[in-house]
Parts: sequence; structure tokens; C-alpha cells
Amino acid sequence: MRFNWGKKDRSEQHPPSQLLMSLARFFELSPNQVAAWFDASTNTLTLPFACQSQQETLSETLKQAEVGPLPTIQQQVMLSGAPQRRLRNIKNLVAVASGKGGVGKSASTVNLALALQAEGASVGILDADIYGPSIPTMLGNEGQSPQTQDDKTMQPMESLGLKANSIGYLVPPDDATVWRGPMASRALQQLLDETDWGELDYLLIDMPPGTGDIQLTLAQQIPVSGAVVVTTPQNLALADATKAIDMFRKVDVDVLGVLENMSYHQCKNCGYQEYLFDQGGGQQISQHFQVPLLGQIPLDTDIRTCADSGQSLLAKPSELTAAYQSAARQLARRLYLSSLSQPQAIDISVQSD
Ligand SMILES: Nc1ncnc2c1ncn2[C@@H]1O[C@H](COP(=O)(O)OP(=O)(O)OP(=O)(O)O)[C@@H](O)[C@H]1O
Repeated sequence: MRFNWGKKDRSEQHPPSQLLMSLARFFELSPNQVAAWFDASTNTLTLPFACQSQQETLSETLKQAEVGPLPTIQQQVMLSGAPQRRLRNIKNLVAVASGKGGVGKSASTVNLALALQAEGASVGILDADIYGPSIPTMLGNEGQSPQTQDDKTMQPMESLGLKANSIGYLVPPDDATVWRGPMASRALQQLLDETDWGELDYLLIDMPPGTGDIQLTLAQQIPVSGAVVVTTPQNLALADATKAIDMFRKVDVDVLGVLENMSYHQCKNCGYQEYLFDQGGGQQISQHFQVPLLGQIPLDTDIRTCADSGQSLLAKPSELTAAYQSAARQLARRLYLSSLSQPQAIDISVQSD
């Protein structure tokens, strides 16, 4: 089974309209947007973005809709970006950014990466937060260094099922903090290009906080397919998140969504929800810029303890796990939609070899 990224011979496929309608309704897309997922000759449905946890429900929905013989459902994440872009073995590069520091951008990057993985994708993290690399701590492999097999490329570090590279694995923390803009950008470029990432469905890039020159240069240099902006709900943070969205728009990077972090704290004893950093900011910004609100993540001890001790928050089911997985699925779907509107994505079709 392989994807064909060119124009499709429609005579090869005539998916039953009932199937297409149900599929489109399920993913809140149009029948045209899902038509190419179905291969009538093998009765196979290939989902082009990470959403594995939905397959059972989808199957049940199709059954109830009496679409005929149930198709085999599989997942193959689609490649996005310009047709000639470098790093084509990485299907999607996504920047995770914040207008200001300390909003939980790195913790969100790791948990979104783990959530995409839980949705059946192969995922890596590039820690571009050169002045405060926290990914090694969050993946529990601080103090280790990547190996090389050919003296040219680095093998990425592997932890919790994720591939990763970070300046934090390569130089002592104090060395990187004195780097100036161009040197930092060069180091990151090297980190991206000279890591042997292998095949990845998604590479999440933990950007340095802020919206200065280095962030702007990075957003332009790295062939990102889109960006996620992490914010806390209060006004002060929103002003910075606004700057981050403006920055990405200026360099034509699609903002795939806003993730509101530390939205509230829920008392473990009585269930009372307290909105420590105000309420509704994420919603406000998502409405203002017409970008999806991917989720509202509470302030929760489990998030901090997992992030600070290199354990996976997603290892066991919980409300938090569900919130991150829902955010990850929305992100993956948005990325797919965004790549459909790019020039190379004329059509996709599925053909059996
Ligand atoms: N929702 C949350 N609940 C509890 N703790 C959190 C949450 N989000 C992040 N944290 C914790 O807050 C601290 C700061 O988070 P993190 O390092 O992800 O922020 P950041 O925005 O990446 O910071 P910087 O801009 O300095 O890189 C970490 O100890 C992290 O574990």
C-alpha cells in the first residue's frame, strides 16, 4: 500500500457515498477532503494523520451507518510542506512556541509528543530552547550524549519511545547561555540537519521563549509545517502569545492552534476548580485569531512530577492523558488540513502495489 501524491485517477475509486458522508462527519471534514482515504479495490481506509485511538469508535460509527462491508482501517501520516523541502524523512515539523518564558512550553512539547505517539505516530523532539534546554531533564536522560556512527551525523537520544536532540546533551548549560543570535541559530540548524532522525511522522521543535530575532530566524530557517502557541490564561501572557502568533504569520507559518496551560487547579479532595491565572484567555485569543483552542490543561502536580523526573505522564490513562491526546489529534488534523491547502498537496490517493 502506498500513497500517491499526484493527481488521482478517479476512475480507479468509487467510494460509496454513505461511507464518505459518515467518515467526513466523524472527522468534521468535507466528503472531498476524505475521498482519497478510501481504496475501493482493497476496501481499505488509510487515515492520513495521528488518530489511532479513534479507530474503534470510527469502525463502530461506520457499522451503525450501514456503509456496507466494513473497510480495514490503517494509519499513514501524510507529508506536509513545500515539495522540495529538505528533511523529507520527517513528515511534519511543528514549532511549539510561547511569547514568554515559564508558561510550560517544554512540558507541553513533551506531553504533546507522547500524546501523538499514543495516537500511533513516530515522534521526535528538537530542543531549540538553547538558553534553557529542559528536554534532557524531562526525558530523564540528562548528562548523556548522542553517539555517532559515521563521524558526520549524531544518533538521536531515545527515551520514552521518543527520539530527541538538544544542545543540553552537547554542551554544559553555562556555555550555551553566552551564545549570541547567529551562533545559536547555527547551532540549532546543525542540530536539526546533522541528527540522523530516521523516519518520523512528527518532529516537535521546542522553541526558545519570546518573539525576538532568534525566534524569527528559526521560524524562517526551519521548514516548519505549522506552529502551536502555548499560553497561560491571564492578560499579561496573552499579550505575548499575540506577539508569537503575529510573528509566525509574518513569516507565513500556519498557527495550528493555541494550547492553554495552567488553566485552573482542581482540588484533589473536593474537586473545586480554582482559576489561579484568570479564566477564558485561551478562548479569547483563539476566537480573535480564528485558530483552534487545542486544549485547556490544568495546573497539576502529576504534570510537574513527571516532567521533572523524566517519566511519561501518558503512561496510564487519566483525564490529563485524555486532554493531551485530544489536543494532539486536533493538532494532527489541523496540520493535515493545512497541508491540503499547500500547492504540492493537489490530491492524495491510495494505491495497492
Ligand atoms: N500544567 C502544569 N501543571 C504543573 N506544572 C507544570 C505545568 N506545566 C508546566 N509545569 C511545570 O512548570 C515548570 C516550567 O515549565 P516548562 O519548563 O515547561 O516551561 P517553559 O515555558 O518551557 O519555560 P522556559 O520558557 O523557561 O523554557 C516545570 O517544572 C514544569 O514541570
